[in-house]
Amino acid sequence: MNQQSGLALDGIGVRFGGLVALDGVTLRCPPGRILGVIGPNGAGKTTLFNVVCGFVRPTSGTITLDGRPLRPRPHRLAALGIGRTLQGVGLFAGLSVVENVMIGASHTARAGFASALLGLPRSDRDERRIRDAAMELLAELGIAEHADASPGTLPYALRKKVSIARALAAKPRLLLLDEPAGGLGADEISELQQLVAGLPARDGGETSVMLVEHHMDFVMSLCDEVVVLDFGRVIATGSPQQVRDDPAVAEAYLGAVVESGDQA
Ligand SMILES: Nc1ncnc2c1ncn2[C@@H]1O[C@H](COP(=O)(O)OP(=O)(O)OP(=O)(O)O)[C@@H](O)[C@H]1O
Repeated sequence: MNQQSGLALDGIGVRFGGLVALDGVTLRCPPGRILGVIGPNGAGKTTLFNVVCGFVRPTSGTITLDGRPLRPRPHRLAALGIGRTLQGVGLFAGLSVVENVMIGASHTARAGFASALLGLPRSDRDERRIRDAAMELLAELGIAEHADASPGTLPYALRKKVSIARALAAKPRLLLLDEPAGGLGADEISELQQLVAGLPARDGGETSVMLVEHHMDFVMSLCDEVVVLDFGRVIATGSPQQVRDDPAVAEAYLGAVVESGDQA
């Protein structure tokens, strides 16, 4: 594996007015690996996710993907090789499940494909190719039987799978998952665990996965490496076991518990 492969953040800083949300964050997310980003409330996890998605422009630092400078823009992520799922699911209510997944691959079609999906004249060949690929993904995730359903009629856990299928439809080099386990029950989480564990092996084992997640067991069982943020800084990086044993991490979380206890 090339030293520069995958996602690299170097010295990323983000300020919101006088508030330093991220301060010199450096991390690596190599191909074929799952990187977890954890930290107490307000640590900067969502801000970091938003930086990589292009929703937030860093005030300092650099981002590279496979050694090339990355200037993420939310509407160009798929073309840049980045797939993402958001907190919640964010599916289009007016489209069927399979159409939602097809939207994920629309950058590979001729211009205007997305609007074609919405009822305008379209390229039949493009649509067939993208629909077949979307159906394959739905089958792989075990939800093909829901292809024609409206997302709103499906249970939350299934909608989460649809949003992952949509992110995968772009065949991303880098997959960003924002709190995928949020709102799921124990059985659903263990099913999702199996699904996410298989993601880095996709497309020849070249997919990098970055996971921002509150659910500690989910992170610890899945991730090859974990980065811990606290007050916008990286306070620990290492294997799940190393991070679990790090006194600075325990202190950050304990402080957070005491603080929230004080507020209650
Ligand atoms: N758009 C914004 N404007 C001003 N401050 C912001 C903005 N977004 C985040 N912040 C602040 O930046 C800090 C980091 O917030 P962020 O949401 O990234 O943390 P987090 O680790 O994702 O927290 P949580 O676990 O509660 O979701 C917090 O102090 C937050 O209040």
